[in-house]
Amino acid sequence: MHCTREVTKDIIWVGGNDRRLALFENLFPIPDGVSYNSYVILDEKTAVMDTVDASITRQFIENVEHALGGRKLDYLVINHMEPDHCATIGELLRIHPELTLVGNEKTFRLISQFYDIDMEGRTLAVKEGDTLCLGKHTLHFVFAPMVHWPEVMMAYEESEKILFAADAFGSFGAHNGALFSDEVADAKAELPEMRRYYGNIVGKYGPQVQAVLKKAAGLDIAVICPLHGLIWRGDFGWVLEAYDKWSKYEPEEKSVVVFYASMYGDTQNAAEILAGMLAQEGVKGIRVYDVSKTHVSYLISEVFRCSHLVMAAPTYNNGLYPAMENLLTDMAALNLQNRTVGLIANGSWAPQSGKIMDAKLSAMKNMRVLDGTVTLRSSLKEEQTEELAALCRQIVESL
Ligand SMILES: Cc1cc2nc3c(=O)[nH]c(=O)nc-3n(C[C@H](O)[C@H](O)[C@H](O)COP(=O)(O)O)c2cc1C
Repeated sequence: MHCTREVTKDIIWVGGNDRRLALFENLFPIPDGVSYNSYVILDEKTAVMDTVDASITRQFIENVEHALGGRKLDYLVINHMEPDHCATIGELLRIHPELTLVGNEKTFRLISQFYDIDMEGRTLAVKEGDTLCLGKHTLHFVFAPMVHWPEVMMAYEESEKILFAADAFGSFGAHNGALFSDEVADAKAELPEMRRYYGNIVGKYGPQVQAVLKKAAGLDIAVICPLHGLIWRGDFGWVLEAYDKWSKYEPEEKSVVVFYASMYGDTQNAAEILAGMLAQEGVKGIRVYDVSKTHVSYLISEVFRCSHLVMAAPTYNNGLYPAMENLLTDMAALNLQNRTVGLIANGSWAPQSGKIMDAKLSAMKNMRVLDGTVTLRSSLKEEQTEELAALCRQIVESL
């Protein structure tokens, strides 16, 4: 049975949800599942805007066929060639051999790399600024290279002011009945999962996101249709503002996130005491994480949120405790920058973790490591609490 929704009278959502998948990209936990959005445009010509992941092929095909109501399919517009959005191209072509694939040069190269599809005479290559007229609806192609793949483009439909935004403005999480941002009780409750999606998947490409935001600023957008998550309708200015901040690597909040690694609890103890001191000084929004326990994708999201970080870790085999090393490696890979960091190190015979964390952070752009790393020799002693208090003061003064 089909499960579709009208975005407008002529534009039908034909996507679906997957709540069984544990790890998105076999990497990121998705406790609330994930949605794959796809859209049919009905006009003198018909078009499907991207397809979906293989896991929901059956639902997708039923949805598309219902939306088309027996009409032939003229175009499949491929804004993004990642397999979670293009796995069903072959299936659509088998059912609608007459359809034309709309993409750019890079799109078609990727199709032939992933699949054995005979594209001879079945493609329409578009360039930046090209249009495709479907009747009353006209698609304007806006290229978004490396947001977050090289072939990515967006399509702006001028008559209904709809931006088909590829992976931009998307989120983890399956739909809970509500498809539109104005159908949920509090759309801003989506922010943490949007940030985790952005930070981990698109976060490395801040300058490219800035470039596309500048192009989008010139468009009159009433609705944003991303490939994952809610369709943005009504008051979504805050989504654009969040994207603007994240892509400039500006923190969302003047606040502190405390990351600690600990085997026997002593590094944790110092981190908890510092977090308490910060709260006592009036710092709001503090969150404390055990980096061994919380998946790194959530930690990355918190780095995007906070202006200040505390990183506390023991020395391990003359190196840095692996879970903290993993977080720092991910931060560097995602191009994270512009944060202020306080450090707590630990070691029972030759503490190295402070030096290593400092070096890794200093290799990133505009990371200010505060003086006065607190170095424990196994556990925090009464006489060292003043060092922690001094680190707390430095953090508060620089907030
Ligand atoms: C496998 C292993 C390797 C370690 N390597 C070092 C080391 O190279 N240098 C050092 O000073 N301490 C080393 N330590 C000791 C811990 O860093 C130290 O006991 C620390 O206080 C543990 O902090 P925690 O209580 O937060 O777990 C090592 C501990 C383990 C289990």
